[in-house]
Amino acid sequence: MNRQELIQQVKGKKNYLCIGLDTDINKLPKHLHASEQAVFEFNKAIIDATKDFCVSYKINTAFYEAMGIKGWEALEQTVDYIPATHFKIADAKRGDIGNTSAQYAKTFFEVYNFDAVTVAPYMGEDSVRPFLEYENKWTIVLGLTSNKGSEDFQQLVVRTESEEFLSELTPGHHHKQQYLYEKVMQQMAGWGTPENLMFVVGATKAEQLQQIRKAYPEHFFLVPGVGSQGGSLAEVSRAALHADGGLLVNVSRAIIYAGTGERFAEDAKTIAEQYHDEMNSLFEEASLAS
Ligand SMILES: O=c1ccn([C@@H]2O[C@H](COP(=O)(O)O)[C@@H](O)[C@H]2O)c(=O)[nH]1
Repeated sequence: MNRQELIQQVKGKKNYLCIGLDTDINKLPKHLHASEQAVFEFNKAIIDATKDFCVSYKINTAFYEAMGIKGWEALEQTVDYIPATHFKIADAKRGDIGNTSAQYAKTFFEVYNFDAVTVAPYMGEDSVRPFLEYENKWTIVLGLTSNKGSEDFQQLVVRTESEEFLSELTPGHHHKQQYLYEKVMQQMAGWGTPENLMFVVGATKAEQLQQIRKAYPEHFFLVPGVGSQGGSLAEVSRAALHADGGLLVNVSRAIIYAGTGERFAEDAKTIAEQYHDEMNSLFEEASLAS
């Protein structure tokens, strides 16, 4: 899916919800336990119930890889089942030396038909390039993540310079320090474009998100951390939503595990619809403001 098609989906539905299929075999409702294809059946029911209330699904590969071959089968069945209208993200957080990254890119873009894959940029340019080479596919690079550990490396000060010098380097930044995540995003923005590159910015970092949006007005951001991690949809949206959307806000556990019984899919639908309604209002607000 290209940028224009993604924007059309978001604007058409006034919705930027990405539902995370972090499907844990140990958390499935009891009545599915006997099924050979329990994970796919769970995902299928969630997708059927929620597809009108979101524009994207994110499959976190960890939950599938942990099941071995059966997990990969469930992943393939799920990605094939997601409607073509929805943006499909493999949250795999890959990145390695060039020839290995090329195999990761082939896995998620050719073997499995994902639109996007998350990439950890720590190994630098040659580790990211193979993903960026695919037309109409997206590389979603970790920028400032939602977890506490983002303080360990991402928020280290890498440079202290004069205000003028830094605002030239990173337009929109007017503070004297540059953090590692800013440096990474600045460099990454030069390797890709808003047509093929997104950044992950955690919903728990709404304050920094405002600065990041100023620096990158065109890029889409994938924003996880609303729901179970306590991030606020309203704060995130007011910090970074614009008339073309520019955001995909991910919610995983708070939607897919909204219910635990036989009506789990209906319960998920209820919560997804609540996010959809809130996004509709926030979208109106952002459109009026721009
Ligand atoms: O900074 C990050 C990057 C990725 N994630 C992933 O997003 C979902 C969040 O799940 P919730 O259940 O909605 O908390 C999950 O797959 C994480 O691995 C993130 O949380 N933060």
